[in-house]
Amino acid sequence: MPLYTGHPYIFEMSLFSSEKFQKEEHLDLANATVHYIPRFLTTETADDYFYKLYKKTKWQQDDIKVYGKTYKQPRLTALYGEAGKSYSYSNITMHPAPFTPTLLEIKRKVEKTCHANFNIVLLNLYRYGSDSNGWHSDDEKELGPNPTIASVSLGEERKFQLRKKTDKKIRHNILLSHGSLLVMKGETQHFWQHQIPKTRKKVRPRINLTFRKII
Ligand SMILES: O=C(O)CCC(=O)C(=O)O
Ligand SMILES: [Fe+2]
Repeated sequence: MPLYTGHPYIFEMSLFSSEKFQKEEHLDLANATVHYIPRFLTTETADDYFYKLYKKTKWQQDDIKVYGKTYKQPRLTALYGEAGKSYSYSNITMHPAPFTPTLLEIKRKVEKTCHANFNIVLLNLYRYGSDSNGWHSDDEKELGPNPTIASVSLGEERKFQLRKKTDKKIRHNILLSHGSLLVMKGETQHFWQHQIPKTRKKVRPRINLTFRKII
């Protein structure tokens, strides 16, 4: 990964700052509780976390099995958290590395805002537009029946889509901006799926952190 290893402060500006104004919103969706906070982190703090996590994270690319066929996952991932909390999805079982000081700092900020506690964080690195995360719900048994999932976005803005399981035409899109926080809770995972679609646009990398609690 030769690009993005330097810090942008030599230009005294962020590579990822957005021109668009987004407001904090509580999405009005049936059977879902979703809240979006666009400027959860300042641009400077988000830049700093992006560069630290991009360089220091133990990124891995797993194989996933879909209908019996094996594919490379179209993004890199990493799991950090409390010892003994393993996490399984799409036939992958991940064992967490211990939280780093940077991840603990972000976790504390997220917990304060969400009034919830988390014991693992799954990181995703979308290296380019063809990296993606297909339709799914975060409904693994170990998260309990109504999990709170807190998702921090750093780097390139990517489209996050929600669709209703019973009527897949009912959809909602949000652009997840640099330094934003999206919180899904209550019965959201029972009734809705979400994804990060591929894009043909030439985009820079995006890091996503989803804080979860393994019960
Ligand atoms: O990258 C994102 O914003 C979503 C990640 C996600 O849905 C997941 O890891 O379960
Ligand atoms: Fe998810």
